[in-house]
Amino acid sequence: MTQAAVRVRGLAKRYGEVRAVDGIDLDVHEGEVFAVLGPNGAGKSTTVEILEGYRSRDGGEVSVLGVDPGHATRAWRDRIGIVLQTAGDTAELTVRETVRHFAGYYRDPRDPDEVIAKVGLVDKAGSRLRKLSGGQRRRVDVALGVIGRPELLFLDEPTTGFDPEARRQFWDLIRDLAREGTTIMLTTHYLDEAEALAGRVAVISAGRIVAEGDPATLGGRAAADATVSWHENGERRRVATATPTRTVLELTRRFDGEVPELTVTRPTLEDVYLGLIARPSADPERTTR
Ligand SMILES: Nc1ncnc2c1ncn2[C@@H]1O[C@H](COP(=O)(O)OP(=O)(O)OP(=O)(O)O)[C@@H](O)[C@H]1O
Repeated sequence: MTQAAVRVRGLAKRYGEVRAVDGIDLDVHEGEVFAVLGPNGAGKSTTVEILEGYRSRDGGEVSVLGVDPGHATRAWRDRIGIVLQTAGDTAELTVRETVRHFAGYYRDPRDPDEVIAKVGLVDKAGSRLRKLSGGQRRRVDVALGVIGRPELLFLDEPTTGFDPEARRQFWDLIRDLAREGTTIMLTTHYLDEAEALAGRVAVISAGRIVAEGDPATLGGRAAADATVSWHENGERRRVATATPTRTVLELTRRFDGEVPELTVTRPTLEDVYLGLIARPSADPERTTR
């Protein structure tokens, strides 16, 4: 993990008075799964669309697979896969026809039937897109994103609308792609998804990165106090402690065995995330004067 697939320095984008992206630096290494988290309107899509070459920027340096996306070429586009939030308008084509059709755009596509199997749509390969459920349509989007054998795959909120089983299957698919060496950058609102898939995450709030790192340790999470909780005298008792093992040992001794309804928890990624993005909703610094 030495080479940067994506390198961003001082990225800025304004829409009129709104600073949608306000000086972002980030590196995504080759072969890693990198998640971008942030509340609605934080600037995630704007950032990712600039990296994809679909939006211009006002400032900063951007390199994606060694190329400035502001000067995208066809050859560069072939190396990138994009899974957008909504599918294209091929509603009357079947899943197989759609995937085959898109395969035709690339020099060295994956086998369409293999891709259909990978996204779990073998049973629906002959169905027209308009007859698919929302989650099944999303899987078609993913199939189209990976059909060109991309080196770098952008996924924008990939599992919105998936049922829990479909999400797990999708996660397996992403892990497979990562194992094969695909670099993956995804935006998501699901903290468990970021934790399950990403080696590193960046939290964007109001156009800036407010934290970045391993989801297990983000925001000092791993070093934070644990909460030991148990049931005693008809009520739930809780203790925040840096030494939960000692607390549990003391409780075990006191109860002379099993401690009723014992739990030991640390702050979840969601707890840390909500703390990071908590700031006044009207941020006067964000708009230009
Ligand atoms: N085309 C546009 N014209 C004007 N303002 C825009 C445009 N696109 C985005 N914005 C504004 O820029 C800010 C960032 O939007 P962006 O879509 O990047 O956020 P996001 O983090 O992707 O949000 P979400 O989670 O809701 O998808 C918001 O305040 C939004 O209203």
